[in-house]
Amino acid sequence: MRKIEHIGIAVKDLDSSCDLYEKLLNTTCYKKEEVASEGVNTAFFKTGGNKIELLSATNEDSPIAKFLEKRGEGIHHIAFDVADILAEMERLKGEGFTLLNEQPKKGADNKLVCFLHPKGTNGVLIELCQEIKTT
Ligand SMILES: CC[C@@H](C(=O)O)C(=O)SCCNC(=O)CCNC(=O)[C@H](O)C(C)(C)COP(=O)(O)OP(=O)(O)OC[C@H]1O[C@@H](n2cnc3c(N)ncnc32)[C@H](O)[C@@H]1OP(=O)(O)O
Ligand SMILES: [Co+2]
Repeated sequence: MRKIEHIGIAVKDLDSSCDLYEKLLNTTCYKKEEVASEGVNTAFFKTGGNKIELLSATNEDSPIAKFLEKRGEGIHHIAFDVADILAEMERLKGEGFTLLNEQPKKGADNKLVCFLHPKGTNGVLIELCQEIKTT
């Protein structure tokens, strides 16, 4: 785990939340991307070397729709940057953590991702992110 890659925040309405975060951070959203496989629309901000990911649901089965229904808007996950996601998944499995996907999957912003179940990490959903290198 090298550093926090981003903090994911679940929101009901992406456009109005984007406006709000633009004012809050005094910067513009640098990317919006739909990740259909996760049922989410995302918007990204960079501030002081940190990255914020806003997430809204695109369908009622989306993890974000369920989270909003149960817990309301707020911090949904913390993502860590890793150099080798397969090695890190293997290490964490060996340590007894519950991986939510057995293979890395394509995330937003050019990343391969894997999630750890929040029940095994003090109630916080953890995401591992490895940048996809393009040569
Ligand atoms: C855009 C792609 C990617 C990126 O590139 O950055 C993303 O960030 S995608 C983000 C959205 N995708 C995911 O969250 C995938 C991983 N999540 C899951 O697989 C599921 O959401 C879950 C964590 C396994 C929960 O699913 P499920 O069991 O079906 O939902 P429940 O609503 O029944 O919740 C069970 C239990 O877990 C608690 N919970 C749910 N989500 C979270 C959370 N984000 N943080 C902490 N706790 C969470 C939920 O409250 C329930 O608890 P109890 O009520 O106490 O049982
Ligand atoms: Co994320």
